[in-house]
Amino acid sequence: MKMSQTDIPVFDISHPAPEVAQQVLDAASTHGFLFIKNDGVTIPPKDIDDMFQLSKEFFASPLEHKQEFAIHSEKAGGINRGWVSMQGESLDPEGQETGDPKQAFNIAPPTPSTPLQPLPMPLSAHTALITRFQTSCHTLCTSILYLLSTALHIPDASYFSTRHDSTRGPSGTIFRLLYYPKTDSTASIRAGAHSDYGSITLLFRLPGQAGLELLTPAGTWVPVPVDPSNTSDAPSTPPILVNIGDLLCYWTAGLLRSTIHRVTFSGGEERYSMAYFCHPCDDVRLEAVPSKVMEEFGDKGKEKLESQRKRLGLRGEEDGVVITAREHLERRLRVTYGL
Ligand SMILES: O=C(O)CCC(=O)C(=O)O
Ligand SMILES: [Fe+2]
Repeated sequence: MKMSQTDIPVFDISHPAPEVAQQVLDAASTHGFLFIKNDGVTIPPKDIDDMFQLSKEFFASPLEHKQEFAIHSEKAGGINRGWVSMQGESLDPEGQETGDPKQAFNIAPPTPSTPLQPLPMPLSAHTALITRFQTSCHTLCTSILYLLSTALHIPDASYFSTRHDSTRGPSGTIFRLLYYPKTDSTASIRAGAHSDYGSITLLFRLPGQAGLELLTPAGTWVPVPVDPSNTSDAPSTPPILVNIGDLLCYWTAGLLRSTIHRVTFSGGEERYSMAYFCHPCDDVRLEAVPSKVMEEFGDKGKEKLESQRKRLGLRGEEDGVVITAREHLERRLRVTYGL
């Protein structure tokens, strides 16, 4: 039985007021998911369309061609970059016997010291579009991080955004193209239940290609609509879905919620999506966030973090030891890929 759709709020952050920042924080700490109205400028709808088109062309290329850029390989430019084959990744190793029936391609952002990773055709012919898209996504993430800092009453409202400033050095940030081919298999789980690794994720989906579900605190799966406005004059550009990842949940001592989600649909047409996983710079120390709100929250998130750690198969940290963003990511990648 399908549950009713979630009540994920949609925010217009083009003229951010303190109330908006507070509402964004509330959504991030209750649902862990929120929508941001696409203002048509920050991430131009044409770039979204063009990126989807490019992604389709890439995934339609021959397997051997994609295989050359296999994830983590030297040719792909290093760890967590490149092509993930069908069943090549299991987001829910405990709950699934085989890997996810999907393909992906991970692209790291270029930094001043590291050029864009080597890309296969046709991606390599469109590096300007890809880097522009990554930059636009990062700009939106920066605005959201700014709102969260504001609502947390961190004296420096750019506390989170400066720590995600990609010009300061490498990070775990990854732009991921996803392709769920049509399969004859009866299995309906296309991306296993998981929470994202980083700070915040932007997710782009195509109208008519539902399938994303989130797990509510009551333990039920509910669909996340591609476009939450049910009106017939729905905007042609759906709002952008944002969700909180494990790193930001950990960094905020469980105040911000990283919600478990999955992709499920049986048979049907192929499906495409794109995700921008925003991470802090590698050397950022995930130390106590200097915020009155955090102080008041205290250790109320302790249980949530403990169960998250168990679910992820992570060993407990020693109390009081501050880890870096890179160490946080490496723990997750070790569990996912056995690196
Ligand atoms: O394809 C989707 O809609 C979601 C994918 C996802 O959750 C992920 O890659 O982390
Ligand atoms: Fe995800």
